[in-house]
Amino acid sequence: MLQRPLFPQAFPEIPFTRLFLIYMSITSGLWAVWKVFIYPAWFSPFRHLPKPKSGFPLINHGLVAFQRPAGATFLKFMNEVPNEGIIRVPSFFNSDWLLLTDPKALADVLVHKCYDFEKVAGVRQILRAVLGDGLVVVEGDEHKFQRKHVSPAFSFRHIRDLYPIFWSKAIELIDCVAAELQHDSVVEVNHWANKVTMDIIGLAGLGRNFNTLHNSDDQLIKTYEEILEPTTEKAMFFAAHMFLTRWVIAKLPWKLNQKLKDMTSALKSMSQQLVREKKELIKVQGDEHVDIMSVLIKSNNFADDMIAEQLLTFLAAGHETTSSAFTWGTYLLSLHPAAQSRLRAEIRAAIPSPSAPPPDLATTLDSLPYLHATVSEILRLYPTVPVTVRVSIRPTTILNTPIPAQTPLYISPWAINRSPAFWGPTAHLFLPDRFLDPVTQKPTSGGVDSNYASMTFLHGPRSCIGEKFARAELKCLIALWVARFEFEMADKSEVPLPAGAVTSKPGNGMRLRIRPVEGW
Ligand code: HEM
Repeated sequence: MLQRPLFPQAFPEIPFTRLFLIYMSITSGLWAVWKVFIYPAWFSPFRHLPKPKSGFPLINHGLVAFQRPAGATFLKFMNEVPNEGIIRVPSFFNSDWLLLTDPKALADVLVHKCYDFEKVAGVRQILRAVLGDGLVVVEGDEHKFQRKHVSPAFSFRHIRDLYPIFWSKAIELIDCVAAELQHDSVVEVNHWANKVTMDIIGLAGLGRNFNTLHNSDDQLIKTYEEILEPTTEKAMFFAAHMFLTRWVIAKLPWKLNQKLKDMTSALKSMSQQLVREKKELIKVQGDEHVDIMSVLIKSNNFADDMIAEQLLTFLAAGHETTSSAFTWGTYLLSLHPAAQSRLRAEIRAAIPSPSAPPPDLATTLDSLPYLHATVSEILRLYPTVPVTVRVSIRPTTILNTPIPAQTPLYISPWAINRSPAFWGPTAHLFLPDRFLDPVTQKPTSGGVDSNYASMTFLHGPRSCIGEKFARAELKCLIALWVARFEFEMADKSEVPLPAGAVTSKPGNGMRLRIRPVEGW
């Protein structure tokens, strides 16, 4: 019936279906011409902003976020495109993305108007499917509530109590590596870094010794690792969340749907069990538990389910980030033997025996200027989250530029941390001394004019809540590693390349030739 001509006089030969298709093709064609050519050139509110030279036609700079090292192209744009805080980065089909380059622009997005921007919905969907509604995932008022009540557990008052845990796990690490050195002087460090940071987040975050350094058979860790184990199918599954809603994906006949559902619900019930057990222990043994979970339980601000979701969040956010930072730290120090020797001397002088650290370990380690400077310089040069993305959720402004809703933005800690505009001509060099006052040798924030020149942990209400935890953990790991070992790259011609989907880790691991230094 539909094949009958609709307007026999006007279009005697054209049936309705064809007419409809012609109409759809013309309107979508016109819409595409408007969207891809006319709007960006003559109507976009960003048309006056500076932009890099055009990329490939239609693709433009759309692939920039997938290039490795992530953030390197943004640094190139910052260096080459004169700008006043915002660079327009045309993406697929000439859609507008913005790159923030200036402290005031960053402050607008991260601090003053933080809740006008959110993480990309697709990324949140993936994270929610695995971690639940923890701090990394939630937005708006729910985020304000969680952040307010989780923050006290990460205050320095509590982190101080965790130093002995970090220290004891770092000792276990060097003992394990020393045992491996009996057979081979070359060690792949990232493998060990993953294990020790997993053990640390287990003990200091969740109050549970996963014992991964000694080949754990902890079911929670096994399930967690199984979910995150990279396979092509999983990469496709997670990528699908960028284009389709979770609801649609859940309806697809994809076996991984059920498998992941089983694994994530097993993970959740294990962490709920962990919370129940911990609650019982606190009842029986009293108040001396110092791990983050115990502090959250004792605060009485969260239901058990919510604490369980935060635990998975801490596990995901606090494990690979610190592991990669430590691995890059060993790389930078392997290229700078003089820095190793200076650090070793500082640590050995302050802590004569690793197995008998001073009672106030936090104060001792935090008073070591060169350790502070080295850790800060490692975190500056290798921010383990090199790029992050935000989307405006309502019309707003950045540096008085009107920003319509749904405008995507790049924030690149890698580019900002290495920008000569902030750090001068030595921005790309490993120079811990930049974090020390040249006269007093007291720790500084790097001799830069703005806090926003260091973006490793971002700033504002959505900054890394675990920054103090991570810095303290790194201090313990770096201190023990350097004081105990002398090391260099196993293959001196190798330049390890940052890889990884969200965090930046060495793509082929980090093989170091290591020699124990006696007398400590
Ligand atoms: C060197 C180590 C670390 C680095 C470089 C790092 C970096 C970051 C960055 C850049 C963000 C913001 C991501 C975004 O919004 O796009 C973030 C958020 C977060 N980090 Fe870290 N992180 C580290 C270690 C840790 C640790 C050890 C923990 C917990 C024990 C942790 C817990 C979190 C949480 C819960 C958030 C979400 C905060 C919120 O949205 O309110 N991180 N981290």
